Amino acid sequence: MSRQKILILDFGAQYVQLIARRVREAGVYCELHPWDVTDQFVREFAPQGVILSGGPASVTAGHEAPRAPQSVFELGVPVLGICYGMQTMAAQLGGQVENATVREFGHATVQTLGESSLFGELCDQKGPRGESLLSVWMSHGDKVTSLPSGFFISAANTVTPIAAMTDETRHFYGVQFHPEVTHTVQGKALLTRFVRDICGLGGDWTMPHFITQAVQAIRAQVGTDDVILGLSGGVDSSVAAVLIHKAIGSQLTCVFVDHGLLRYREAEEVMATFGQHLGLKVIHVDARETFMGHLAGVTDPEQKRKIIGREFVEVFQREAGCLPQAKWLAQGTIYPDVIESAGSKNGKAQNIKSHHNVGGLPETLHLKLLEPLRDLFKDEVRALGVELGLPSEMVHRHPFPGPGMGVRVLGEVSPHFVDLLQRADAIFIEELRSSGWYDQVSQAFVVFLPVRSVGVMGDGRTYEHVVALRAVVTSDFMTAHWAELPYDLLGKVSNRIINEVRGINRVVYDVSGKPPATIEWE
Ligand SMILES: Nc1ncnc2c1ncn2[C@@H]1O[C@H](COP(=O)(O)OP(=O)(O)OP(=O)(O)O)[C@@H](O)[C@H]1O
Ligand SMILES: O=c1[nH]c(=O)c2[nH+]cn([C@@H]3O[C@H](COP(=O)(O)O)[C@@H](O)[C@H]3O)c2[nH]1
Ligand SMILES: NC(=O)CC[C@H](N)C(=O)O
Ligand SMILES: [Mg+2]
Repeated sequence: MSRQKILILDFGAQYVQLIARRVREAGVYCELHPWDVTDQFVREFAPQGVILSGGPASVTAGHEAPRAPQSVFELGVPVLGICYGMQTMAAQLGGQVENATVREFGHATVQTLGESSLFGELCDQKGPRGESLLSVWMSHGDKVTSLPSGFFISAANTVTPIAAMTDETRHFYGVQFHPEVTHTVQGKALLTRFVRDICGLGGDWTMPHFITQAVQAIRAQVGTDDVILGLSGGVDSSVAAVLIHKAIGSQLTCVFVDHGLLRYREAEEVMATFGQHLGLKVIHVDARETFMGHLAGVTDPEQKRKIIGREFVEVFQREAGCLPQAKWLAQGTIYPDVIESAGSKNGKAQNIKSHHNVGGLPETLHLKLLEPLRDLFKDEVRALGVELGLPSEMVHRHPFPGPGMGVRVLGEVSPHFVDLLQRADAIFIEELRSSGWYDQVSQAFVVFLPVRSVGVMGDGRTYEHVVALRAVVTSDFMTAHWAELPYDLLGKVSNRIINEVRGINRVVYDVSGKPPATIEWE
């Protein structure tokens, strides 16, 4: 597929994904790659424009400092350097960068100078003498002190006399501030000007356009082979299923595993939505007894995760064996998964939890991987789902982990505990939806605690189980805040659970952030 695209080189900026988000929001496709890609890679990638991100290093460190591949400046396409990206551009093209005595962190105002096409009419306030000012966000200790030849100063303030630089002939631009963060009021407009007006890209990155291209690509890749896909009813695998179905119809077989650890009525809903309404071929595997059997007596969280992961593989292997024409395994891998696994090569992080993943299928299966969503961010996957006609509730669901209630019933998992948990969870979710809070939190669920506490109901003593409500707000699930749900909502949920689910007489709310806690309790 040859698309018009922007190359973003990552120098280790904290919010580098935001640059990509802003470019995509402007309707332009882009990819993030590490700064140390080769010149050959850059030429073959053949972008219509390049963005150099910020980063923690200092250009003043000489040979130690990361540099952009020199080919970036030889492609004849526009280049925008942001913060470190501007500093390395200046240094690589013959300018000078120094360690500043005064550093600048946070809000700042710069005055635009000259007539840079990067800024055009952009301005959010006028100064006392009619100067055009921009409110921006800064985070730097170094600064450009002398321009490379061909550049003029296009923005300044007293702390940073070269806050932006422009070479209109070569279409090279540098900004010391961060246009990708929302604190820079005109930041989004600036990035849009760069990719659309300066790089001349037409905004062809839209979901209908993506669908047309993806459908063609899937057909070309798969040919007449059959494809199997693990369908969970979650956002990613559902959208992948519907997209692939659009491309190859009945060559796709979905396998939905009911391990007995799903949400309340989940199995019926998934089968009804995909089998009946959307007309996909879905094999419903009832593996409840096998999963429960293997989990009996097991209390250790890691052991439970490993057993569930292993049983998933067993089921897929068995089902794939029944479909001899299947040559492909489709997965709902999305862009953040790709970025995270690429980023993890430096240093070995401690394993906190073994995240279940069907990606661990044995090689003996001999299936090739089909991952049509691997270029998309989660919100793009959602937009794609809507465009493909998936029901909006399905597309905007909270994520649900593969091991499901298996890691939400703490300790030993029994069908009885799962049943109590499913009903309590359904009440919490129903109340979040009817109060309008469901879409304001990133994920919410109930956790079943294997302890009992004393209560009094109808003048009688009770000695029953406790559940915890968990609701978090997060953008990437790597860190999270507990959601500040209103007390009356919490009160209502607690009352309903205690009144409607016999066996639970106490409800608590989890007020721990991640870190130090994790989102799931196991
Ligand atoms: N019950 C299940 N039956 C079949 N496949 C499953 C099941 N649960 C998980 N999977 C597979 O594991 C993959 C990873 O699960 P994960 O929860 O990360 O993604 P998802 O369920 O598609 O989306 P979401 O993140 O919205 O929950 C799924 O894409 C799916 O292929
Ligand atoms: O598909 C999955 N398989 C898993 O094994 C798994 N474990 C945790 N999660 C989800 O990941 C996010 C972060 O969870 P934690 O803070 O608990 O690690 C949260 O969204 C969790 O629900 C999983 N998803
Ligand atoms: N945010 C950045 O890109 C910082 C660049 C460089 N490390 C500086 O402090 O100036
Ligand atoms: Mg899921």
